[in-house]
Amino acid sequence: MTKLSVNINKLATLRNSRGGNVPNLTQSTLDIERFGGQGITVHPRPDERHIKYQDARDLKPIITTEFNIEGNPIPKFVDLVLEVKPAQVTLVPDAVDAITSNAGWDTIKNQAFLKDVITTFKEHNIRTSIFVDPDVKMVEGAVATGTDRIELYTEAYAEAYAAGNLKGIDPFVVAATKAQEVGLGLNAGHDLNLENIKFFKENIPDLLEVSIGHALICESIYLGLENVINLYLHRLK
Ligand SMILES: CC(=O)[C@@H](O)[C@H](O)COP(=O)(O)O
Ligand SMILES: NCC(=O)COP(=O)(O)O
Repeated sequence: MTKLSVNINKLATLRNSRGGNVPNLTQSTLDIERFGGQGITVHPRPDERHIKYQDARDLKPIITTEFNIEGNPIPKFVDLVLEVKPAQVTLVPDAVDAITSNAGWDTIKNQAFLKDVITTFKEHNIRTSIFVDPDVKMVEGAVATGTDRIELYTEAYAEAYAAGNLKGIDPFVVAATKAQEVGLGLNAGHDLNLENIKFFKENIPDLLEVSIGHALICESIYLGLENVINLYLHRLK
């Protein structure tokens, strides 16, 4: 089974654009879960322009599905995760000025650093995942960090699929097969949408979870949040 974790960063961005509390993230989170969402993902960035650190604190007590916090493990982020204790933390090597995530970890160059933070999170019973490009060497490097899972960075797949190039899935199949071989759990995310998710799911073995935000919220403007969540769940069966 592939779980759908809904990334609510975009709802926070909309709320922040006016100040105030509309849309109300607590209510949206409860609704997403009621509509069938199997997890909630937030990705606080150092400038908090999308989701805020305090949102993660506020949401923890009301989330009854799986809470996933993503981000670059700078000290402030590590402290937040240890305080909130989500089910899963996903480490993403974000540059401070990046509009959105735009690369996976170099798990070889950053091995010692990743191993260190992963050990800390695991000591607190928080499942770990690291965001990586679909590159066998990066998957192999991830094993040595002790992480439970990897999250494949799917932007390249999404771009290729949109251009009609179905071969764009190939590196993801190779990386997923390697993850399976070395015993890493597999998540995926970034720019997945209602168009490209089915082909991805059909071709990637043992896909445990996808986190989807930008497209899901955009699609909901036209189709409604409940309907969109159900369309994803159907495609992920
Ligand atoms: C890690 C990742 O793939 C991102 O897509 C991210 O979680 C989205 O965050 P923003 O909505 O802040 O761009
Ligand atoms: N980890 C990816 C994620 O949470 C959502 O990415 P996107 O769908 O907003 O591109």
